[in-house]
Amino acid sequence: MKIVLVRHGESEWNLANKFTGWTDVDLSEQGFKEAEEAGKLLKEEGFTFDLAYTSYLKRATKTLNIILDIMDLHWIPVIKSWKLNERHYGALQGLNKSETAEKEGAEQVHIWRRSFDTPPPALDKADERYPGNEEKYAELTEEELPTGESLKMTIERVMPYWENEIVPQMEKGKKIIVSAHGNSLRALVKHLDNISDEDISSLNIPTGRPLVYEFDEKMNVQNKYYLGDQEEIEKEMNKVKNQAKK
Ligand SMILES: O=C(O)[C@@H](CO)OP(=O)(O)O
Repeated sequence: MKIVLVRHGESEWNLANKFTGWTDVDLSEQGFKEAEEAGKLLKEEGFTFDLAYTSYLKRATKTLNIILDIMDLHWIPVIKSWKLNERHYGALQGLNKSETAEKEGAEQVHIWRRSFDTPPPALDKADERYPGNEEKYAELTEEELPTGESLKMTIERVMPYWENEIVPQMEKGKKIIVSAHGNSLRALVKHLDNISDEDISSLNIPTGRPLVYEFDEKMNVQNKYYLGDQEEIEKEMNKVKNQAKK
């Protein structure tokens, strides 16, 4: 069994270096290209899919659409869930990462970005950015509507979705691609690679790079690899890591 995970291509706010979370920003020009490259690479490497999952955020859905377009797989069912959304970045959403590090200190920003269980400063429910104001989250209960999530809180919504929705489809033999986000994928990778709460802080996922996991029939990971130029991928991971630096 195999699955392909992909973080969306570069977004306009990745480019502007802003905390994004549930803000529904588009792909940048570079992001559209990265999605195309991902599609071409998957096609060249002989991958095919019969089921896809993505979030409610257009940077992930568009990345998926571009990949499926290039692979001529428009026909496959695409299941969207808010549970695959990016981690909600609370009151940090919209702030520039390096400016915030100058103001609040690099250490504080590192804690907000990469600690396991420290949530960002919460968004006030009266704030216009509160997801309860958006039509697309009308189905969520007040308890489910986030005002700011730590990685731990993100794991608490991503992992049940993985276990109850995605794994049973893989076990039925479906060939699946998941197009999601830096931190919702970190939640998943933490589980798949059995990474400790401490070590997960140094894991960064590059944009638009297909990440393949192979499993045995008991869902134990047998193999894991990124498609593409490994040196470039390493550089891109470091770039994500250093986003809060000047
Ligand atoms: O801003 C965000 O939502 C995420 C992903 O782009 O950023 P970070 O890598 O800082 O967690």
